[in-house]
Amino acid sequence: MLKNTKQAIIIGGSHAAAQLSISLRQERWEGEILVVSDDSQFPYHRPPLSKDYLSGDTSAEQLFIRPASVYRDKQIEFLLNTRVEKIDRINKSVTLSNGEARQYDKLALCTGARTRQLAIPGVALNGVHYLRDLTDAEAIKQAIQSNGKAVIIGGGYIGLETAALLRKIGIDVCVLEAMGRVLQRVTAEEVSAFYHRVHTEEGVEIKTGVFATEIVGNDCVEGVVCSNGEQIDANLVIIGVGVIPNTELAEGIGLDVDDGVIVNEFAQTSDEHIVASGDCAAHLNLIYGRRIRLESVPNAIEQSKTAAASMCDREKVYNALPWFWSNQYDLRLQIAGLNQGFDRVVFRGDVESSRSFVAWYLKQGSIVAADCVNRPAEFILAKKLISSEKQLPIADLANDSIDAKTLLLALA
Ligand SMILES: NC(=O)c1ccc[n+]([C@@H]2O[C@H](COP(=O)([O-])OP(=O)(O)OC[C@H]3O[C@@H](n4cnc5c(N)ncnc54)[C@H](O)[C@@H]3O)[C@@H](O)[C@H]2O)c1
Repeated sequence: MLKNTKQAIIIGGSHAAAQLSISLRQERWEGEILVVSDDSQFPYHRPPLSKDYLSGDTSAEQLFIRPASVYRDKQIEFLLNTRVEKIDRINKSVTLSNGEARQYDKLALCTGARTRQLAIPGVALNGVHYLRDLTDAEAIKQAIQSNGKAVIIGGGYIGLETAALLRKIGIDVCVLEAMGRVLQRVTAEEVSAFYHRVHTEEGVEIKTGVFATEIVGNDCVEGVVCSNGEQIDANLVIIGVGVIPNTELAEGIGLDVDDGVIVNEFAQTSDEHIVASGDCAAHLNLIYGRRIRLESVPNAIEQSKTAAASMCDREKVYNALPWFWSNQYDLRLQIAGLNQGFDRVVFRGDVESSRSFVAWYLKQGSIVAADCVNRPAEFILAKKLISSEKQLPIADLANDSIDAKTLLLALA
């Protein structure tokens, strides 16, 4: 039996919503918890969708963040296949796509992000896919043919991870990246060149400074026409050109929105009864002293813990260091911090010919971020170094003959 009749409603059904619902119970929310999700499944891990799930190494059952029984045991109600159509801030209620209205005391927006759509002819042809959810990944899995030819539009994380996976199963792959280099949004030139080299060595063709102008075919895709006039044959096209935060519900009720629902360091929106967390939220980051919106699982988890505390009228400041990862071939890239505005990059290890190195990003002499490729010990060091605001000599960080453990000890 629940101890009170307070209602918490969480809108969304991915990492942020899953964590927030559990964290609410950990914060001793004693009323009802309702999660409204337009997905048909209980929350699942998305990162494997572009990796092990596509290759068949991970099954759909293994993707679930928690078994449904855990939510049931904690008296967390899920409404799947259901959208919140409208929020009424005055009456503190939401209207659902099934016509029902539900009252809330506290509301959480975990609405995430959706794929940016390409507005070119031919995107509706059979064989053209985006990759964001389990349904997309399942459709790609079904479409993968041996001896196939794939064109991937976008040389970001989704593009390169799927390129690596498709090569692994013997498919010809061509990546079209509109910018001058792959991963331009997130890495230094040398790191982009590294990924370009490795993918080329693995047999991927990469065309930079090129975008698709048309996808051609009758019923099924047959090729992609590029901005340089070239046409590339393909029976599979995967589009990974970024995401757009789902902020429409928040905008509709007049919350502050600017590339994300604006929240403070406590995940609170401009309405004291409404919090937001995950990909949809743009938060005040205390480490970097500016507002940022992060598209990552660690952010969804940590920010949702903060949001849950706020819903229970407790203050738990969100000040976790952002971090990300990407697996491609035998490369495990772990990124600590945000490199935006860096003015210098220093390398540890050989970025030009090896498959293991660290790129330290500096801003006005301080380390602000690090890309660690197959360097788990340095990743731990980087997280500690950036979070602590302590300094280590740059020459030592770059010196690969000084063990990472020695540097960790020096930091302690
Ligand atoms: N390992 C990870 O952290 C990981 C893995 C997969 C996905 N994700 C997340 O999933 C989301 C989507 O990933 P993504 O790869 O689509 O986004 P992204 O922003 O990482 O990359 C999109 C790429 O597409 C390029 N592009 C844009 N328009 C184009 C066009 N018309 N033609 C060709 N190229 C074009 C951009 O320059 C960019 O390099 C992001 O939030 C990403 O962070 C993260």
